[in-house]
Amino acid sequence: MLLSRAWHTDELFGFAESYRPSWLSIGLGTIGALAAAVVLPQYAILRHKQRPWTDLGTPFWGHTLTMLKVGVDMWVDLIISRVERQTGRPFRSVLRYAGFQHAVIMRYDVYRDHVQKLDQAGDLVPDLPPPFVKLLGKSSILNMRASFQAGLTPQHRRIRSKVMRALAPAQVLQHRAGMQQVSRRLLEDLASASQAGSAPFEPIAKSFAMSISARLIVGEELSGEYLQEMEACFVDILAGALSPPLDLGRFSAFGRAMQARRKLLPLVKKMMAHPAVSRTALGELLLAGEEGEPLTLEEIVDTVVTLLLAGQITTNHALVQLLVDLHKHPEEVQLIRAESEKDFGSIEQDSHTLRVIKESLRLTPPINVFRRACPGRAVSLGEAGVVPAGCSMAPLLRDLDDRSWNPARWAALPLDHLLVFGGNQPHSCVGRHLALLELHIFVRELCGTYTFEVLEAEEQSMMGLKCWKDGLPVCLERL
Ligand code: HEM
Repeated sequence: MLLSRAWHTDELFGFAESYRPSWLSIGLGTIGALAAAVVLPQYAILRHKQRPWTDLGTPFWGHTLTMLKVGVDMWVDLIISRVERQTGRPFRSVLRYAGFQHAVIMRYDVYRDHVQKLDQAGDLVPDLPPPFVKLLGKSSILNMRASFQAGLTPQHRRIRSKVMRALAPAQVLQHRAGMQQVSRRLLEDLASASQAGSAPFEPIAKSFAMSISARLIVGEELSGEYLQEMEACFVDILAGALSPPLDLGRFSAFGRAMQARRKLLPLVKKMMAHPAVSRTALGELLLAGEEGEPLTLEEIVDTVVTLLLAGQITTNHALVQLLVDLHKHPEEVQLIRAESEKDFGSIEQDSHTLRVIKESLRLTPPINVFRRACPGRAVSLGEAGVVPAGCSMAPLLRDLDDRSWNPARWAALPLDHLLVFGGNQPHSCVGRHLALLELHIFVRELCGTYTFEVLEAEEQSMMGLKCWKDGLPVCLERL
């Protein structure tokens, strides 16, 4: 027996010694091994028998290319109609592979009925795409585990309550006059640029969102001094957030974004040392209070980046969409114009303008989903299947049931009915009052002072993010 084994081993060694692989077979073997290492994890999820209805797409890419090509908004429409066609039932959830990650995309009511309690109890963790995680920083509240239970997630609670105080409705309303000034100036610029025939609206919306957030976070005085530098950093940070997380310094978009983020540190330090900081949101973060110690330098930088990024990505897209919706529904412009001189006491006070804003956000949220994972265990979605442990869950924030345009529905519905701010969960949006006020002031200023025309509204995709052909060309004329 031993002899025969020795003989076999010798034979094996002999074969190995005499075997001379060709370069072609080495190449093919390496490609095969790499392909298996990359593709197998994509399909390993199929071992979970009770997983939700699954569509993993093509090997390696999954649905990534379609998502990048048509943009996330249109991609979600395609997913829903495809799932409904293939299952013959109304859409509830689907397990997809895109952006080199698995995620269960689900209706908001599936999240509310089966997942929200776990989220509120702190059993889930945020699961943002890797470039965002790195750019926001580990002390960003968007990256932290959070819960409604006091004492369970103290760091999130401490930072969030300071940010909420800084962005409370009364604080935000104090910046109303400044917001009006910014919108007037930008609209005047747009009107004079469009005298040549048309001018793109997208850069105006970007500039508006950035300067309002910056004013609020670091104050008018400081934002005036540092706005250009902050804006320049943010162009790189935003580009990096949409790129593969490959840090090659200035040779990759993500590397440039990380460099820009590092540049913010001395900038924030300078602003913190300025006496004017005490009257700003940044000043609030530096205070000790009922919610505990002041924030550390790392927490402050991560919070400033989070506020700027969270406010910028969302509000500017919401503003552009609002303009497109007004273009589609010109009757609303008259109604907004009629109340543009009226005063309003609170951000949530009912008005036609606010109803139009809410309706636009309901139908087309600037972000489609938020993302969570439950690292410790699988999560049952009832009839919709079981999400494997650690797999990303992505509740859809748009209203899938009623796609008709009807701002009047908001006469009796509370703000909480608007899912776009994340609903009743521990990460729900702390900037919603600011966002609503920004949109309100801009749109009043626009409709109250100008007539406008959108020359072409064709949706496009830039790395999966929605944008508009030629930046959405518009023509503005003073009334
Ligand atoms: C129309 C505009 C906006 C929309 C649709 C929106 C939407 C959302 C959503 C859905 C979330 C939940 C994310 C999650 O659960 O992971 C969120 C969180 C957040 N938003 Fe907004 N947002 C808007 C504007 C803003 C603005 C203007 C700011 C700040 C200047 C802001 C700051 C934040 C922050 C800091 C969080 C994280 C809260 C936490 O983790 O506790 N948002 N937002």
